[in-house]
Amino acid sequence: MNIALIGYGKMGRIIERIASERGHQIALIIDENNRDEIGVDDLQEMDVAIDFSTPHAAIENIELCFEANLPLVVGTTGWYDHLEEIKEKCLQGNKTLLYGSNFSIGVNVFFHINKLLAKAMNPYKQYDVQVEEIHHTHKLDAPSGTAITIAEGIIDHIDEKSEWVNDLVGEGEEVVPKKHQLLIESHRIEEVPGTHTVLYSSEVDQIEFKHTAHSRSGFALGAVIAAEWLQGKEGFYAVTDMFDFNG
Ligand SMILES: NC(=O)C1=CN([C@@H]2O[C@H](COP(=O)(O)OP(=O)(O)OC[C@H]3O[C@@H](n4cnc5c(N)ncnc54)[C@H](O)[C@@H]3O)[C@@H](O)[C@H]2O)C=CC1
Ligand SMILES: O=C(O)C1=N[C@H](C(=O)O)C[C@H](O)C1
Repeated sequence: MNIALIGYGKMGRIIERIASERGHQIALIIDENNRDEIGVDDLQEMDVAIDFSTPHAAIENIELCFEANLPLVVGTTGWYDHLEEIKEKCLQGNKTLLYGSNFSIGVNVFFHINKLLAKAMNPYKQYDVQVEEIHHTHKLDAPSGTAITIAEGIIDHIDEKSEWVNDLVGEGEEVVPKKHQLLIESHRIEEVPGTHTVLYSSEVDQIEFKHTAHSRSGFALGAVIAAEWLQGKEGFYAVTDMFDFNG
């Protein structure tokens, strides 16, 4: 595939390596230094775009790819307030987009088990649930996109929780959640690639369900596999559509 890489930072550089190892060409690199010079014509020879840029830049990048009729994989997080509007544009215009808060296989298994665990815990009201995420200090968004996906999986199955609330520890006043609110506690520590934990706590015990990324390679490999999976497809997809854990 001819890949247009949008965002050439920590993730973009690893995706470049893994895509080349899998026999693809990085035919165009777009980042903040040349973004203003890139137009629809520059994307004509591409098979797919992969966007790992910034929460602020993602929407304009998606719209550029839609205009160029170029399928794209969006790994960037922090833009999900616009998800419904982008989904509608994608479907109405017969465009192709796959997005995901986390492309690693381990986290996608985690998303699946998280829902099963929430279903199992729902009758046991003596347990309160919270989500914790730890990331590097360069991260622009909080909570992480992965933590939001985890929280949504819990809210769908735990009757007592109807919305999530974020506490970025060390920033502003401590957030004390109301009973119907699911707390997502965010920590920013040096170079941590991404750690997510779900905790169910009662007076007598605690269940901890945790995923620790050792590096960014799992995210990058998943994004390249997603771009391969998207070839020949049309429509709006989530990364979870690539997995069948019931088969
Ligand atoms: N879905 C997943 O599996 C993962 C998602 N991410 C997300 O990916 C995004 C990028 O992460 P990193 O690579 O760590 O960030 P980074 O800060 O290292 O790189 C961001 C890149 O975006 C570029 N950029 C800035 N404005 C741009 C614009 N208007 N158009 C194109 N490029 C632009 C910058 O030049 C830079 O190269 C973040 O939102 C992060 O949360 C990160 C890891 C895994
Ligand atoms: O910014 C990061 O680094 C990561 N972002 C994604 C997120 O917001 O969930 C995925 C991963 O945890 C790393």
